[in-house]
Amino acid sequence: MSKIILSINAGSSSVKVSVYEASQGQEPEELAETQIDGLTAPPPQLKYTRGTETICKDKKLSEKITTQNDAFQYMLNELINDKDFKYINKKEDVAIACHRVVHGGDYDRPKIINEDTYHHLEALTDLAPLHNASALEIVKFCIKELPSTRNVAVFDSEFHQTIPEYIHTYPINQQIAKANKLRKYGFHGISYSFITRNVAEFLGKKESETSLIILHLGSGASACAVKNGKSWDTSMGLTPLAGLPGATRSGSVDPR
Ligand SMILES: Nc1ncnc2c1ncn2[C@@H]1O[C@H](COP(=O)(O)OP(=O)(O)O)[C@@H](O)[C@H]1O
Ligand SMILES: CC(=O)OP(=O)(O)O
Ligand SMILES: [Mg+2]
Repeated sequence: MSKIILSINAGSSSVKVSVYEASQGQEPEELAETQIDGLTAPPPQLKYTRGTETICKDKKLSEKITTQNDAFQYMLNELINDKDFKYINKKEDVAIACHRVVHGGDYDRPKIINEDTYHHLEALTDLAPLHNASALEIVKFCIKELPSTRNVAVFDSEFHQTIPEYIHTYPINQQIAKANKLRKYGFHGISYSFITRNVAEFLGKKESETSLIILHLGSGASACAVKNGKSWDTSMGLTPLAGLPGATRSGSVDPR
C-alpha cells in the first residue's frame, strides 16, 4: 500500500513542505509543494503547487504567522482543506513526516525521532538556535497532533561528516574541544548532497569522480568544497553563524 510522506524544511526565513506518495521499493512521487517565506520580512507569502499546476504564488497572508510552526500548521490545514487534493483529507493520512534538522551533532544518518533523539537534538539547540528550536517545535506539534505519523529527522550536518580531521579541528585546547564536541560541523548538507548527485548525473559522471565548489545562497548562506563526491570543507563551522553573512547573521565577524 502506498503511503503519504511530508518533507518539511524549516529554514530561518521560510518553511517548505513537499508531499510525496511512496510504495515499498519504489521511488517516491512528488504530489505537491507548498511554502511560506518572508517570516523575517513580513508579510509572509504563500506558494502552493499541485503537480504541475500553480495554485498560488506570492500570496500575501494577513493571518498572524510569525513562527515556523505557525507556517507549518497553516500549510497542513491548506492541504487538508483543499478538496482538489485527494491525498490528505485528515491528519491521519500522513504516514511519515521527514524533518530537516540543521544541527545533528555526531549523527551520521537520518534518525527516527523517539524520546532519546528528541532530547539529543534539543541539547544541540544552543549551537543552532535559529534552526533546531523551530524544527523541534514542528516535531513537537506532529508528535502531539499527528499521533499516527512517524517522525524522521534528516540532518544538514550529516553530509559534512567526511570533512578531514585536520580541517574540522579548531586550533584550541584539544581536551576542551573533545570534551565539549567543539569542531566544525557544517550545514546545508541536504542541499549539497542533492546538488552533487544531480550535477554528477547531469555530467554523466560517478559522484565519486565529481568535484565541485557549491554556493548555497538563501537566508543563510554557505559555500562547500566537494572532493570526489564528498564534503571536503565548508564555510559554516560549529554553528551556522560562521562564514558568509546571511539575512539575519553577520558571518565570520565578531558582532560586538
Ligand atoms: N532568485 C532570487 N534572487 C535573489 N534572492 C533570492 C532569490 N530567491 C530567493 N531569494 C532570497 O533568498 C532568501 C530565502 O532563501 P531560502 O533558502 O529559500 O530560505 P531559508 O534560508 O529560510 O531556507 C530570501 O531572502 C529571498 O529574498
Ligand atoms: C543552516 C542555515 O543557515 O539554514 P537556512 O539557510 O535555512 O537559514
Ligand atoms: Mg533553506
